[in-house]
Amino acid sequence: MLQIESLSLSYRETRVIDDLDLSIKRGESLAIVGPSGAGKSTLLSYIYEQLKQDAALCSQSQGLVDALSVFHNVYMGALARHSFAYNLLNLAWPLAARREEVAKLCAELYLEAPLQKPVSSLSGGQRQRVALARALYQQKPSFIGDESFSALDPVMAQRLLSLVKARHETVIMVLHDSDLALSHFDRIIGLSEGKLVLDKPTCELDGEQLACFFDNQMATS
Ligand SMILES: Nc1ncnc2c1ncn2[C@@H]1O[C@H](COP(=O)(O)OP(=O)(O)OP(=O)(O)O)[C@@H](O)[C@H]1O
Repeated sequence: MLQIESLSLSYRETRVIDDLDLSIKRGESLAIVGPSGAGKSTLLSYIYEQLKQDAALCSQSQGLVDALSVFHNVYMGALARHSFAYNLLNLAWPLAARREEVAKLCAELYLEAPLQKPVSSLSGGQRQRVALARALYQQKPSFIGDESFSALDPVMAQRLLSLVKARHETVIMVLHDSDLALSHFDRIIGLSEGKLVLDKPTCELDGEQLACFFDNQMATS
């Protein structure tokens, strides 16, 4: 699905990803872990650029439009699936079928906020679920997420990750939660200072190894 060879990425003169090789297979669930500043988001953005035809991105910055409602923000996930005129109509006077679709999706994400509520008035966890709903509403085969559950409690994060996995063939996510990585992903890769220092099937890893990794003590695997 994606073959990356000798990838180096820089911001101005600062190298952030350094000579990285990585292959990702269709159908995989891949967690990207590592300390803050290791280059995880930079690598994830690169991966999304390569796969964006078939992938929905749920980024750390979310990109929600604060002044618009929950419905409008979620509906934006479907813009590419419909004509300009149809989208314009739906954004001005949402059709009952689309409202029901968005309401059903929000309910599946345990998002209780009224659809007409502006996202500016939502909590951090609710905003994160609106961003997640918008990504799911794209209905793409692959999901690419950057700490998509960071504002949610562990039980909610587990539930929503299960839902994301049930709806996508391939899932690639940056995670800061080792339990989530171990319980829901086939493979875990770890970055440290822009280098790939871990790449193993989850079944070959345990919590202690990953805890060391998150504590930034792990040597090259
Ligand atoms: N737009 C940018 N311009 C300049 N430097 C950047 C930019 N974005 C990120 N960086 C730098 O690149 C490095 C890697 O950042 P990146 O966000 O990829 O790391 P990360 O592992 O995702 O970190 P975190 O877990 O804190 O989100 C950091 O040193 C960061 O300061």
